Amino acid sequence: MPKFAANLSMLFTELPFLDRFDAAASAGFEGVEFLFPYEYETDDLAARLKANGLTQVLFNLSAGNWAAGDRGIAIYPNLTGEFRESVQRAVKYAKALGCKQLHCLAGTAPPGADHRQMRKTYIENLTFAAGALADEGMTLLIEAINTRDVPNYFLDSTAKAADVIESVGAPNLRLQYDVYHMQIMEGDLTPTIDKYLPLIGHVQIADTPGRHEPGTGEINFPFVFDHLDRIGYKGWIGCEYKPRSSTSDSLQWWRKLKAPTI
Ligand SMILES: O=C(O)C(=O)[C@H](O)CO
Ligand SMILES: [Mg+2]
Repeated sequence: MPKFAANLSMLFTELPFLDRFDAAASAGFEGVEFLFPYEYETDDLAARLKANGLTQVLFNLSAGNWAAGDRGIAIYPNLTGEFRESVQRAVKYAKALGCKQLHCLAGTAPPGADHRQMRKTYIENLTFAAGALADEGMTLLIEAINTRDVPNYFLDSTAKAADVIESVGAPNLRLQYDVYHMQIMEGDLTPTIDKYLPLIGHVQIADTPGRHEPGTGEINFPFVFDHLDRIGYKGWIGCEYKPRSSTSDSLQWWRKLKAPTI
């Protein structure tokens, strides 16, 4: 069975953020991920991880003004200084939390934007970030995101992500393959995973339509999970979905997977 991490930005939102660590551990998770740690003290986060024996699997570099709709700053030529600062801050948090993977969001490119210039900036920023993370034994991840939920997101296909990874050429830059986003944009999930397996550092899941738990939509998750085992995927799977009702109800698929007789 693959290793599953609870995404604390989406699961257990019935509770204050710091209490979600305890809830994830009580539900049987051994790893957690979330969007951003920056409004919390590293000591408070580290204490929750330690008290619950949890691994911090992943979080994101700052991505601009999230509430205002920003989804990354890595492609903007006028924000390279801010980008570099965000890398230093993320590495500081990751070291304190023992976190080995950081996701870098790209940003959105409105119609008429200079895509060529943005790609150049993106490559330069990723090269800088991958270098800074390599010094700490950490991996940088990039994720293709569906443009229905995030219109104009710069990185919107697995092939484009693979091309960017090749252009940067850093061994610690890898792909975050989000099954939800890629079912919307591409389908053909397991052959795509097979093709890009050597690049995949992290997987995330949600069903579609709705971005709810496995079993609520069109994706055959038992098949996908078995497939990941069969082909020897050793990374984590982040449960990045919005529970259709309560988090506890939404975890029925997970209880079944752990104890198939339930
Ligand atoms: O939205 C997602 O799928 C993510 O994984 C990011 O953390 C936020 O873009
Ligand atoms: Mg994702």
